[in-house]
Amino acid sequence: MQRLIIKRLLGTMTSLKPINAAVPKYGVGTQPFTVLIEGNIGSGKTTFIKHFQKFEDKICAMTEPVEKWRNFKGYNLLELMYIDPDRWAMPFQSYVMLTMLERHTKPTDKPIKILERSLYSAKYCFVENLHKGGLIHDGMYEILKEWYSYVEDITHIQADLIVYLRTTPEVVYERIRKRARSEEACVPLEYIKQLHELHEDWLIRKKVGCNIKVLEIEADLDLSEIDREYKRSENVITASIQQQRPAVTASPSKRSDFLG
Ligand SMILES: Nc1ncnc2c1ncn2[C@@H]1O[C@H](COP(=O)(O)OP(=O)(O)OP(=O)(O)O)[C@@H](O)[C@H]1O
Ligand SMILES: Nc1nc(=O)c2ncn([C@H]3C[C@H](O)[C@@H](CO)O3)c2[nH]1
Repeated sequence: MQRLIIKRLLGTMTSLKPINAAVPKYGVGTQPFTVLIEGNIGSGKTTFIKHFQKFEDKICAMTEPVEKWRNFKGYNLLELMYIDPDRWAMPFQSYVMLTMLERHTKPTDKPIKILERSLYSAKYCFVENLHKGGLIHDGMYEILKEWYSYVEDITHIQADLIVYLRTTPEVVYERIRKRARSEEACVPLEYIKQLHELHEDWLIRKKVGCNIKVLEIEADLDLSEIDREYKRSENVITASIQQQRPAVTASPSKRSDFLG
């Protein structure tokens, strides 16, 4: 009897996968060419994405889930984060992570997905800024970082191009004030400047983050003049799909290899 039990045990052990067998990440193969629209608060991301709604047959465009953050089971987490960050910044960031992950992994049958912001901007810009400002305790920061690395280990995050709506803090600060979103009434210019530098570290100076192609859009341009920048990004996005060639990501005035 004992021999039989040992034999069965050995049998099961040989059928176990070796521990380090590469386990496929959740969501691999389910996502199309994905564009992340990034930029400071008020840089015009939502406005930019609305411009692509005319391609809704080909593009699955998802704006930021701000309304989910403003009403989570009756709690305005966005407002709580701004008025009492010591207590609410960490839970707010964990809910942002959940809502962003939902968007990153949402299936679509369309060949292009456009997301407003991402897990990356939450991680490299907002969480960093709150921690630097002492509004997220070191212990909370370490927990969030642990979550980010685990989520990235087990989940496939498709990101083929980042469109960076590059602005200057003073310009977006005026737009925020004019838009007058109640939760942002207390946001100082200094906070916008800090977020700007963190976006620049990530997307321009490449000090942190993943090597995703970045298309820089001159987003200080007013609505009356920005159409040419929207058109250029449209061409880059569709070209990247059709020819699978690397996106040409600098505006003509800034390209060293400008072909004329
Ligand atoms: N190019 C532009 N010139 C002037 N105003 C703009 C421009 N783009 C957007 N706006 C205005 O600025 C405000 C912010 O725009 P929008 O909501 O698109 O920014 P956002 O980046 O999505 O902001 P958030 O980060 O808060 O989601 C809105 O009132 C919008 O009408
Ligand atoms: N703290 C914090 N963490 C995030 O990950 C994050 N993502 C967006 N936001 C804020 C910016 C605008 O007020 C509003 C809409 O973008 O939400 C965030 N705030």
